[in-house]
Amino acid sequence: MIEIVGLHKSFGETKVLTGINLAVPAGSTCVILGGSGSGKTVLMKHMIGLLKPDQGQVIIDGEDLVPMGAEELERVRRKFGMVFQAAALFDSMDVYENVAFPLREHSRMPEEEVRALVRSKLDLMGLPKSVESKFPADLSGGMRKRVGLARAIVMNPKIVLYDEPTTGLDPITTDYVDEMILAAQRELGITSVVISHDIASAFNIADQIAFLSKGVILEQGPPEQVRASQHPTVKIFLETWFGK
Ligand SMILES: Nc1ncnc2c1ncn2[C@@H]1O[C@H](COP(=O)(O)OP(=O)(O)OP(=O)(O)O)[C@@H](O)[C@H]1O
Repeated sequence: MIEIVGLHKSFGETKVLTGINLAVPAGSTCVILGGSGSGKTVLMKHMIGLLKPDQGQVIIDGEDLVPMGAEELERVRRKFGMVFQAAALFDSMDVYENVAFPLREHSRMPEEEVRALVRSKLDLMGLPKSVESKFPADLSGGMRKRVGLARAIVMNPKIVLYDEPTTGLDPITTDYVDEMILAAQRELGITSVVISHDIASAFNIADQIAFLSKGVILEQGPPEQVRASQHPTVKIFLETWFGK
């Protein structure tokens, strides 16, 4: 579903990505794990065509985004749902309107259909009907994330990009959000890319982990392979969670 080939990106003199190769099969979850400033966000921005590389290809569902103009990119971006670090809900809209928002933006759907879709996605996220009329300010951090996730999947996207979905959550709530990410993958066949520095969460949800450091993928594969990495930088990073 996603294939990144020989990707290079610099800003001025600063080389941020140097030769990234990554393939994410349809229906799988890939976690891009790495420390602050390693280039995770820059890599993710290339996946939706917000940044153009200096060199390399970004193939989404069979199409290279790199040569595309604005209109074509817009068409490809409809395949994506996004979940941001801060849930990025609209504070002035209740939960129902927040989740319905992409449907209203992109289609003139009868209200009964909007209602059915909103409810089915909130159901999938384990959010009861009573939540629909609440405003973001009245929800816990974990609930806001789940509403953000319901909104990201309401258009039935093929791919969801998660930008640090569990940052700032306690371990129990993190587990719950992880479960929701897996539920979206399982029930809707979504391909997920998660950028994270949360090691526990990465090992919970990933089919594949790509460990990024200073713009290079140092280790890439199933969690058990990354766990067994002998690369010193990967080992030090993982020891912060698994212990020495
Ligand atoms: N538009 C830009 N112009 C110049 N430099 C940039 C730009 N965007 C990112 N960078 C630089 O690229 C490097 C990687 O940034 P990036 O945001 O991808 O890191 P990250 O791995 O997502 O970090 P974090 O976990 O802290 O969010 C940083 O040194 C950053 O300053």
